[in-house]
Amino acid sequence: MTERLPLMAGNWKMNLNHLEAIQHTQKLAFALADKDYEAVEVAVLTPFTDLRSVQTLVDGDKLKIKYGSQDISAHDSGAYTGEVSGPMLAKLKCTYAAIGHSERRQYHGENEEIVNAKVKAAYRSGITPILCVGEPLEVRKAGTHVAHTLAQLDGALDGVPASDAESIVVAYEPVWAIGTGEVATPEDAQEVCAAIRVRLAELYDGELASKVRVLYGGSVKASSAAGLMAKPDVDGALIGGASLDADEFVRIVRYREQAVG
Ligand SMILES: O=C[C@H](O)COP(=O)(O)O
Repeated sequence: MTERLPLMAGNWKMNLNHLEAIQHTQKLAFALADKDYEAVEVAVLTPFTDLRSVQTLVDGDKLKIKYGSQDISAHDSGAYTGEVSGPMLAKLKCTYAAIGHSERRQYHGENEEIVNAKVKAAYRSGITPILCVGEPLEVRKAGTHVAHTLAQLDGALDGVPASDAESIVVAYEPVWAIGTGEVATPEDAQEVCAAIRVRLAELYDGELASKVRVLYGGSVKASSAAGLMAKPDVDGALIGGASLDADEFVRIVRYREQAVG
């Protein structure tokens, strides 16, 4: 079986201005040690306005924290007012871009075509997508959450070659768990994360599927991280609110030290 390095990615959402971002990143850097980065990849997904500050800090102090954006334009340049392109993010040495977060789908009308175009745009610029998928509450209640999530995955990967898809990160984020305090059970997370891996094997092949990291996101805290990470197909977490508390985020990175609750 392929060893997958767990990824703990903090999605700051629309929080922390560039000065606060510097303080927060310095706090993380101070708290995290080499052994943490050997066990877990640590990333922060910041507002666009923070990226240059975070890059300067990471470059200057040779930090091992990875960083990226929360969105990316489907276009590489041109008359697209307000958008930020893959080449611009690549110039800032972003490793990741979150794509298709449910808040983008809900508030900005992002559909499968747009998400698919953004995934392709990220790869054109050498940026790894953190592709967010997951069902709203009514779909969960109807019991069609797996099919719903896999349809999102299919749409996002349409026409994406294996040579790109092998590096993708998929984040399963049930909408009903985001920002609600209602974390999915480890069993619920495992069910969908495993189904995502099976679908990746169908779309590509088993070797590719065994390499891809599938994260869980939705109200993750230090108290729930170890239980989620104990599941075989959960390879990390996409952490919103708890990533704004540096101490809590570090405890999540060190989930192995927490009780499985
Ligand atoms: O991207 C992160 C998710 O939306 C989860 O956010 P949350 O941890 O605040 O529930």
